[in-house]
Amino acid sequence: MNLKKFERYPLTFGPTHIEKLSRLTDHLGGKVELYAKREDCNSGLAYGGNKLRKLEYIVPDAIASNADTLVSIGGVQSNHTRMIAAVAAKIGFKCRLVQEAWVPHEDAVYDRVGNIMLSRIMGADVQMCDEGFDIGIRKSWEDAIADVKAKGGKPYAIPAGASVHKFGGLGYVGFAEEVRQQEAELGFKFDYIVVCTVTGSTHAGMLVGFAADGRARKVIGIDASFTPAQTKAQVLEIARRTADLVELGQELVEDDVVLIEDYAYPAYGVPSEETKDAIRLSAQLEGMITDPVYEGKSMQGMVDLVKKGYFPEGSKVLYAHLGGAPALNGYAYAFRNG
Ligand SMILES: Cc1ncc(COP(=O)(O)O)c(CNC2(C(=O)O)CC2)c1O
Repeated sequence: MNLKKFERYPLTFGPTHIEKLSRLTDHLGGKVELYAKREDCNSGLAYGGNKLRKLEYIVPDAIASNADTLVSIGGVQSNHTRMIAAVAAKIGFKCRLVQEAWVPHEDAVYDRVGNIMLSRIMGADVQMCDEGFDIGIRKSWEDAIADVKAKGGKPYAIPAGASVHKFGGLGYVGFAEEVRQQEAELGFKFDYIVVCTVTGSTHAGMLVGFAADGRARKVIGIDASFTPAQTKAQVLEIARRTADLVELGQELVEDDVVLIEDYAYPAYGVPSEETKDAIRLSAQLEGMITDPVYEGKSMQGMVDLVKKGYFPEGSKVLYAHLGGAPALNGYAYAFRNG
């Protein structure tokens, strides 16, 4: 597998910390050891998160393309578009963001706080759009690209989550290589990696990276899209393309994509009571903040899977914390009583 042939533009502090979640492990009976890899603390760029690891392999192409404007898309409280705004600021590009109405929300300030407030503060041209949730290519995004061009700009197009971008999976191949280096220092290997899956290139990159040592199916994706069939197909498509890019030398099949669909309810971006309980549990036992759209659901999934005995006794499980906390500001109503 060869990742080194691809140029990487540093946007993160370096290897992200792996910590033992001792109190959560004990709370759940102590038979499965839980750890977290803190991708949420990976950079000084606008509170960090998983997209920056992906963008490290996309920015060189953007710069080489002689573009001057990053154009991307997400929901109103998208972490991805917030990180696009931060990267544009850092590399001296303009930024055009399409923010679609992906989430039915309760908070009157939902479209003025958290991620979208940060994107506006960072100078992005934020365009609100009434279209609903879909992880695929959107006309609103294509129209924004054309509009930037029509106004004399040179757009560089980055799809939702930077996932179906040609280099979208490379960052998380690097994540797997980084984990292997850390495992050598820790003196053990993780039996499972738990990750939140929506647009799919985080999971896909990990799948390719861990396929190199036979652990593709140990990457346990917790769906948060609520469109699992579309998400699973997109993970496989990204994984196959990424495997070709890095010369993995293995044929990936649908069964290599382990995607658990039980925790995305009641809808994308809407936390269930169980999700809110998982957010409180992680916060109160570990001081680790997860969000109602993504990591709260993967935390809910990991906790429930431990309780159900999904992980054999003695397993070491690595929870990938991919970020997302700024969106909590749009969910104050959900936590009005703590
Ligand atoms: C904090 C957090 N955790 C997990 C994910 C899922 O990652 P993938 O999209 O690569 O599957 C996101 C994505 N967020 C999207 C966004 O617009 O923010 C791409 C959907 C995320 O932000």
